[in-house]
Amino acid sequence: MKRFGIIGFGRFGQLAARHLRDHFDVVVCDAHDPVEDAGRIGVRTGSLAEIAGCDTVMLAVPVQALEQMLAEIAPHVRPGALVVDVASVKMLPARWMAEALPESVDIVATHPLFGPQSARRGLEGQPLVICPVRGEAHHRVAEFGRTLGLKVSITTPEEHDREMAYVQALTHLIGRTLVNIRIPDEELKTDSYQHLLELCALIGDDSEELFFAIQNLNPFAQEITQQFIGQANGLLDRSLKAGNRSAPARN
Ligand SMILES: O=C(O)C(=O)C[C@]1(C(=O)O)C=C[C@@H](O)C=C1
Repeated sequence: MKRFGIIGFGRFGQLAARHLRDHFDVVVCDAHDPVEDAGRIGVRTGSLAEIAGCDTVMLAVPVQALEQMLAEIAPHVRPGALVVDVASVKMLPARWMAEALPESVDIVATHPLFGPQSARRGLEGQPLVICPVRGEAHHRVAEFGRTLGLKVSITTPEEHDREMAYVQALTHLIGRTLVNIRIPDEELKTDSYQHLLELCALIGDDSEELFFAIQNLNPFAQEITQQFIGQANGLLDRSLKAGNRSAPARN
């Protein structure tokens, strides 16, 4: 069985291990001792050097830690190995991997557009974005993704980040704001309010670190989120003015 190393055993690393353990000999490591979680999921733990030497290496650390992690594993990655990342932004990780890893290593940047919440009932139909970076292994990754039931799309890191500025930066800004306000589940509610509650449930457990990565490390995010805030303020201003105009005359 081929060895599949997962570096970073947080929310996504654990989800990936659950779905990969039947297909590979999965070995994991994390900055926090992963022994208990690994035992529960049924995979082995190993040293960073051992995992970096696997046939396939998945980088599932926070994006903010990725560049440093690549510097640490680069000397241990074997020629012919495949390295994939699963970060929520793609331009920076694709560049960092191409710069840090030896030419003999295949590189595929991926973004599974799901997490433990959205995939709680399984992987069937969940979207997987694949950005080929070096070598031909992306064909293999796409094929394997399809066998897991994933809906695979192949694109460039730049196109991915452009689309994710709306799909994630905007969505997580709205969702996290609502989570922080703690909007209540009311007895009387509309379908649209129910959608907002579902958004809170979907992203409520995501870390602030993920939020910062989605906002700050996607070069297209700021323009879209500023546009949203500008529109929201503009709408409120106009509504206040319109409200004053239509108020009944005093006498
Ligand atoms: O399902 C979840 O737990 C998620 O939060 C998944 C989610 C998202 O919905 O934006 C979060 C981060 C990943 O980049 C992709 C998907």
